[in-house]
Amino acid sequence: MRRNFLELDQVSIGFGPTPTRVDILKDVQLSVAENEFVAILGFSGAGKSTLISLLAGLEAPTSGEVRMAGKRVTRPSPRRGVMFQSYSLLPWLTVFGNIHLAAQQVFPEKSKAEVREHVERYIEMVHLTAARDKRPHELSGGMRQRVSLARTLAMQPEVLLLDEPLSALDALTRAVLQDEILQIWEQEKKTVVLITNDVDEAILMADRILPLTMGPEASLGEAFPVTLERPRNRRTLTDQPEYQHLKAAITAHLVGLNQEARALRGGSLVPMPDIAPKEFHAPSKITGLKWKFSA
Ligand SMILES: Nc1ncnc2c1ncn2[C@@H]1O[C@H](COP(=O)(O)OP(=O)(O)OP(=O)(O)O)[C@@H](O)[C@H]1O
Repeated sequence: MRRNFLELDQVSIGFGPTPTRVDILKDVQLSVAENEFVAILGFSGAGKSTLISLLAGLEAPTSGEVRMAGKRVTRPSPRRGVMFQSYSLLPWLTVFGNIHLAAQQVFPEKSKAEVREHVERYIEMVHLTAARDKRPHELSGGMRQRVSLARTLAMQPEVLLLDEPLSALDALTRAVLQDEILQIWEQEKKTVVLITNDVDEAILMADRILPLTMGPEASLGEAFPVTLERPRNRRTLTDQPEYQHLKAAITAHLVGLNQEARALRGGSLVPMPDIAPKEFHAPSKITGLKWKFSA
């Protein structure tokens, strides 16, 4: 197991022209081990998707370096599979077609029969064999997300970057997909970075939880290791004292981050001048659809 498999080294990123640019992420330090499952928890707008885009090579840092297996990441690669909240499937292609298109591009050396077999294997893995020939509009949200997962997995990436892939799903479908992702992670031994805003999801799935501080200039805070035995049973997990302590500690930490950010914002508030509005004359008459004002 390589300890520094995926790394962010003093990474900052900001958008817009230099004079007005504000760093969304500042001096972010992250080191993910090979086969590790890391969850990043953060508030909306903190910069979670930006962080995933940096790891994927879709965005370049303003300063610092992104590395995978010691090599600088400068562009996207099929070695890092990304799955976003929106499934972005091609609507004119079937389940098979969507996954096939991705697999074909990554494995041009495979024969037609080999690619087909490869695609069928991933369709089966996400339990979509019965829906193989359906188009995205004929599928439920959970099924579409499964296609998206199968498409990402079919490219056989070493790293899975999951940007809140389950947050738009109902609780039941979400639970089923969480279990499927965990099963696949155990079977295929991938390195996973999961972005989530759900503390329970993070504890259920991750080896380590890293909260992202509130933006701008967000960075990764204190890590919370999750040593709960695997496979974790969602029904009995909440009864375990370790789960309860962890959840309380993470929640308190997040509340603290929120209060800190509010206090910082409060300090920079501009005092409003003490002025009263001018006397306002309400319209006296209405003619047709037009207001008629008295002089
Ligand atoms: N390409 C871009 N150009 C300008 N600003 C951007 C760009 N990408 C992100 N931002 C800004 O960076 C900040 C963080 O965005 P990001 O999407 O990473 O947050 P997030 O934590 O994923 O939010 P959410 O949970 O709501 O999806 C936001 O203020 C956003 O407007």
